[in-house]
Amino acid sequence: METQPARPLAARRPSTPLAGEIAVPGDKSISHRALMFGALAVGQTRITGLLEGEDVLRTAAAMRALGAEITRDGGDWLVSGRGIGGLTPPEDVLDMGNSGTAARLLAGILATHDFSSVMTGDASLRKRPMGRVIEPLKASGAVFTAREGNRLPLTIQGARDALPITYRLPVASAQVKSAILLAGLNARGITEVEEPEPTRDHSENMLTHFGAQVKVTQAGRGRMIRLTGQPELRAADVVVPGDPSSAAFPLVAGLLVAGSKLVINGVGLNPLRTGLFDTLREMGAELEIRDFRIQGGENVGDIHVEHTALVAVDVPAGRAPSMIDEYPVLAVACACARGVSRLRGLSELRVKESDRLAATAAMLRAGGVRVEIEGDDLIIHGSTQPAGGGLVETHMDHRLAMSALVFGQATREPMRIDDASFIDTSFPGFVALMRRLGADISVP
Ligand SMILES: O=C(O)C1=C[C@@H](OP(=O)(O)O)[C@@H](O)[C@H](O)C1
Ligand SMILES: C=C(OP(=O)(O)O)C(=O)O
Repeated sequence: METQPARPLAARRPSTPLAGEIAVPGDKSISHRALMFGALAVGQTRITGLLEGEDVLRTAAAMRALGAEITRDGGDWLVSGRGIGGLTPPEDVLDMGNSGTAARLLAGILATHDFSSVMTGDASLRKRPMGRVIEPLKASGAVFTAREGNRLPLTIQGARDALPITYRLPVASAQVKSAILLAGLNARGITEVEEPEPTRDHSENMLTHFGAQVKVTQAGRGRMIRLTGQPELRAADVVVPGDPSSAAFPLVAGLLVAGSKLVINGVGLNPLRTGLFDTLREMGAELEIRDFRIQGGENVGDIHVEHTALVAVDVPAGRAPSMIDEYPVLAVACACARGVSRLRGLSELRVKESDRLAATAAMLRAGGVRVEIEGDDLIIHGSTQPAGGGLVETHMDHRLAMSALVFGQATREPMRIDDASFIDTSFPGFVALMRRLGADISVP
């Protein structure tokens, strides 16, 4: 992807309100996991609603390279698994593209497969820290050789008789938790992960769905997860809900453009993913969830949203794990809200596809908004209509690109972005879908 030419875009305030009823693509976290667990199960897993974004396609390619059979069947995906410990050595380097989730979860799987493999990624992923998974995974007996600073490329020699890991996460990270659980699948005995704050529990839910024994108990503010190793994972069909992290973009656009009224159908509402919706409600957002239902083991609902004059908010640090990927677009909402907002405890944003704390501040400043970073907090001085008129550097980061295009729907002057190509990592069809709602996005 990084060799392709950049795709600049411009976004400007539309002359009419946004309106319509849409669905967003499948959940990225659940899609990665469905492919990985399917590849480790015995039998054929059918996945309905898989996100066909670049990140997930990287996971599909990697699991294929490791011996799973993965095909597309109409709109569904079929995965014929190899059973736990049954993956086979890849013939080439595994390239995880732009995806932290794919790289870190796969490191867990490879740690307890007795062969050697090499993993790399694009220029963004090669900057991201892998020590957070390497350190705990070493305890399984796997040997890792990383580039300086624990960065990709990474060579992994998987353990022969892997040991179960016991680990307390130093940072709230569902990727690290999941990597350890995935390693634990092929280790004899009980793998234990303690998380100081609850993070998205799609791995725990899906492991149970595939027949593994997972026990989750409360541990202070967080959770203790215990997995019994070497179960037989049985193929199980997965229905992927719409991604709440993707729904966030049309949702915020609908709140910001005067007179707008939107419905986003079939959005996943796992309680560990809904921090943004709570926060927007605190800002006064007209946001309603209708037809709440359980679908494929996950909470799902239809989000109805109407334009609202938003007010500033103070978001506690403890809420960050439940909305970690939504901060750039929340920052856009805060820039267009009356008053000064404070978003607390955002250190993890520094190690995403870009340094999202710095890049989000720069995006808002490019639109004439006063912003400060104090420690790990982002302070945004909002106004009902920021000036706009700037160029946003997106740093190979899909969420910055989409956030800036949403921002441009509300600013006085258009906002431009340097490159829209990374949007396809998580939200293929984003620009077309936003235009269908009435958003003004064009090639400058
Ligand atoms: O487990 C997952 O699927 C994810 C966990 C989060 O990362 P961290 O675990 O690094 O917080 C999130 O930012 C990412 O988009 C997806
Ligand atoms: C942080 C993200 O993804 P990943 O870590 O999988 O690259 C994201 O999608 O915002």
